[in-house]
Amino acid sequence: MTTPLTDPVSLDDRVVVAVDGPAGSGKSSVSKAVARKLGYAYLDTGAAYRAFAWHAQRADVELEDAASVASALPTFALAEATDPDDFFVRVGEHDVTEAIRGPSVTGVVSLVARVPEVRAALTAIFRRLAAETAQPGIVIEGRDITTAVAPDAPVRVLLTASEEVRMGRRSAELTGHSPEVVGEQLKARDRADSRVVDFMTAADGVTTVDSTELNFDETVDAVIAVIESRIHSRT
Ligand SMILES: Nc1ncnc2c1ncn2[C@@H]1O[C@H](COP(=O)(O)OP(=O)(O)OP(=O)(O)O)[C@@H](O)[C@H]1O
Ligand SMILES: Nc1ccn([C@@H]2O[C@H](COP(=O)(O)O)[C@@H](O)[C@H]2O)c(=O)n1
Repeated sequence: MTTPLTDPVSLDDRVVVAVDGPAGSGKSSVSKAVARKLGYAYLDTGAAYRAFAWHAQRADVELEDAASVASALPTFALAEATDPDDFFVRVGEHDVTEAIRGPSVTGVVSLVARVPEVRAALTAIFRRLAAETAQPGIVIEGRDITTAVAPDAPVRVLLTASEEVRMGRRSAELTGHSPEVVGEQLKARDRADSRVVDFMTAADGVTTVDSTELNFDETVDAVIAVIESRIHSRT
């Protein structure tokens, strides 16, 4: 299913769990595991920004020029799965699920993500994708979910970990790459992204889960505990 660039739709009729955090904090892996455990849908918004960066590169736009980047929006035909057990990202007929994780896209995604027209168009897509899911809830993760995409979500989490731990986890994942280079890339991306969105400090009403001292399963459990306490506090 290709999602057109249309106006936002309401998210009111399902449990929305909004998760933000810096690079390597575990947003994707933890959010996906939480969604699986709860039978919720899962939306990786970073994957959509990466897919748009992939598309913009192929469209041959000038990545430093906001108007040029925005000119690639009308031809951006995104299809992104919200099933945590069957995840894919497509742009038109191209399956870009793997390609968007490579260094070429990672190196330029912050350039396209800073363009306001891009953020507005992708936010509309995220709200529509969320509204189209059939599950009783959805975990949406990214950088501005708690503040811009779903600021009224009943559960809002800032998932964080010390920079040193995040760099270590990312390096362990990317075997064959220099830990120094991986660490510098992670820090540079956070620096660029945090000029556009504040995902380092929790906004009012957002619960911080710091996984610096937690293993993966403990982090998943900590997020589920936040969800349970927020949902119960509403009933
Ligand atoms: N609490 C944890 N303990 C150990 N490893 C973890 C923990 N949380 C996440 N990880 C691991 O850290 C790595 C980075 O996690 P993940 O890719 O989910 O981060 P992310 O926040 O989505 O990053 P990015 O924003 O760069 O896409 C993965 O290998 C993941 O399995
Ligand atoms: N809500 C979001 C999500 C992501 N971005 C930008 O996309 C990049 C890739 O995100 P990952 O989560 O896959 O690392 C990220 O570096 C941001 O530039 C965003 O702006 N808002």
